[in-house]
Amino acid sequence: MTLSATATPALWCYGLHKKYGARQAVGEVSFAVERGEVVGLLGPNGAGKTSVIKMLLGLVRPDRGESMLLGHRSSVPEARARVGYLPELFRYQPWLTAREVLALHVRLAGARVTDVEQLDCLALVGLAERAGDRVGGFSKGMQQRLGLAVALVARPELVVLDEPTSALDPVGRVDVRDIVLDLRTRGVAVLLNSHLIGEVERVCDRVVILDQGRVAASGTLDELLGQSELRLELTGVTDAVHARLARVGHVERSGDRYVVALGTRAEPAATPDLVAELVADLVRAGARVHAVEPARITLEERLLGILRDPAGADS
Ligand SMILES: Nc1ncnc2c1ncn2[C@@H]1O[C@H](COP(=O)(O)OP(=O)(O)OP(=O)(O)O)[C@@H](O)[C@H]1O
Repeated sequence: MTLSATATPALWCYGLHKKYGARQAVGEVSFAVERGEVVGLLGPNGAGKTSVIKMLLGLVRPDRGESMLLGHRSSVPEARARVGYLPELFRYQPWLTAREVLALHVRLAGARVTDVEQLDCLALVGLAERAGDRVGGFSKGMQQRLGLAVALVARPELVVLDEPTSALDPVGRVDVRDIVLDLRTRGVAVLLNSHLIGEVERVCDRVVILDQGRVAASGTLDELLGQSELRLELTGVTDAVHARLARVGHVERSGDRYVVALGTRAEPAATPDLVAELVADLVRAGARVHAVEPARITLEERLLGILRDPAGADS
């Protein structure tokens, strides 16, 4: 089945299920990646991320559910030719040079990519100097860089990266971040599975969190991290001061330091007014305000909160 290319998401799946023997690896997973969007797939080990990716790409047959790539069913070769994929476990032909590996993948994708463009792609992943060397002599990180070049070389409309920085040094991770941001600028959709949550937080528009084969939460970073808090340092805290803090949200105290949760849907724009009014009221109620710092939880804190208390996932 083929739908109009631009009307369809880059990637779409509905109700994916997969069992391996008696083990339910994936149950009821549905989500989409829109054109030009960067979506992070997060979750603990064994959550089903790689299984979902393989079903999306037509590499593993789901027991139930449907998925579409660029307006085609995932099993259709034309769809996969427009998708770049860096697998979690990568191994390239050790007897070929980096250039030959790229040329092979360009042929497999049926794309027209000049030699110069292929070399540019190797330069983009930091392998310009090693283009003529055999892959058998590459370090693991260099092989992962080559895998990234393979995923990018045939000008894909969708790029699926399964743990793209697992073997990379810190400079390599920054390179991948820049490459993903550049893909977004060029309107290429990206699905990024990574355990490096800071990396996901920096580059992703939206996040899908899997836990035990199900979508535990999903949403934009603003939706997921809307839970802001105020960190205050106070002395002279009377019952009236405490009551005023508690009117804002749940209060936690450690010595003179107070943390007040602002709620899961706190509007960031409303925070300055809220802070000014609160500080005025606290001072009127007799407190001395030594410090006030509005803060937002990190994606890592939110992820851990969702995984420890699935009932708290409200997105
Ligand atoms: N080929 C397979 N045969 C049997 N079980 C499998 C197979 N592939 C995955 N599984 C099981 O499916 C579940 C999900 O595995 P999957 O690799 O999808 O998780 P993941 O979220 O990608 O994990 P990680 O973060 O550790 O890479 C696990 O319990 C795993 O043991």
